[in-house]
Amino acid sequence: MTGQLALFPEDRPGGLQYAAEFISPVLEHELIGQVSALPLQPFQFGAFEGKRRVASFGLRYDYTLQRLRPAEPIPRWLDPLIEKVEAYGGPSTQIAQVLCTEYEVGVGIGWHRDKPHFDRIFGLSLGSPCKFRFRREVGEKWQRYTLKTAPRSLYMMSGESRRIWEHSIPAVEAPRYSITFRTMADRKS
Ligand SMILES: O=C(O)CCC(=O)C(=O)O
Ligand SMILES: [Fe+2]
Repeated sequence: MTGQLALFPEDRPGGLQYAAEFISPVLEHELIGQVSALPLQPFQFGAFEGKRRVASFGLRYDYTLQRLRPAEPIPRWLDPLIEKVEAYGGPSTQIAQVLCTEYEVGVGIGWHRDKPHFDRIFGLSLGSPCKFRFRREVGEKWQRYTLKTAPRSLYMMSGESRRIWEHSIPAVEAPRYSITFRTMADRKS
């Protein structure tokens, strides 16, 4: 890198992909209906509760036990969508976990990286746009990037965007739903 200007280019984090209009408006409407009909629960991490409401399928991370636990099986209405996400991810993409989330107006998600048990993360946005923010520490500064995720779009986090960068969503201005699809990391033992 040469000179100050090259320090923090507004470059997209490595391994981050985005597909606009991944699904049709008709399917979006149907999925919002399905997700909002789920018995969504406030997100639990240890003794704390997040304001977003979620339902996990396949597996869920237990913040008290600090490990993955089996969850309800993935509902059949998600099958065609999972197939489409797996096709987008390419050969050997196998979705093992699905998280359905509802953000009411004023609700977001704080800075975090997803649990290392998972590998790639795919996120379908429904209902309203959001600013999907990324940051990583470079020396004493934060390098930042914002992905504007439109409703019906899919993002994929892999590589650096997944392992090095943190992500967060500021309080949404209109109700937003998301369906997050995760593959498993390879077992080390
Ligand atoms: O709602 C989203 O698109 C992302 C949610 C998220 O980052 C998470 O549940 O780990
Ligand atoms: Fe996340």
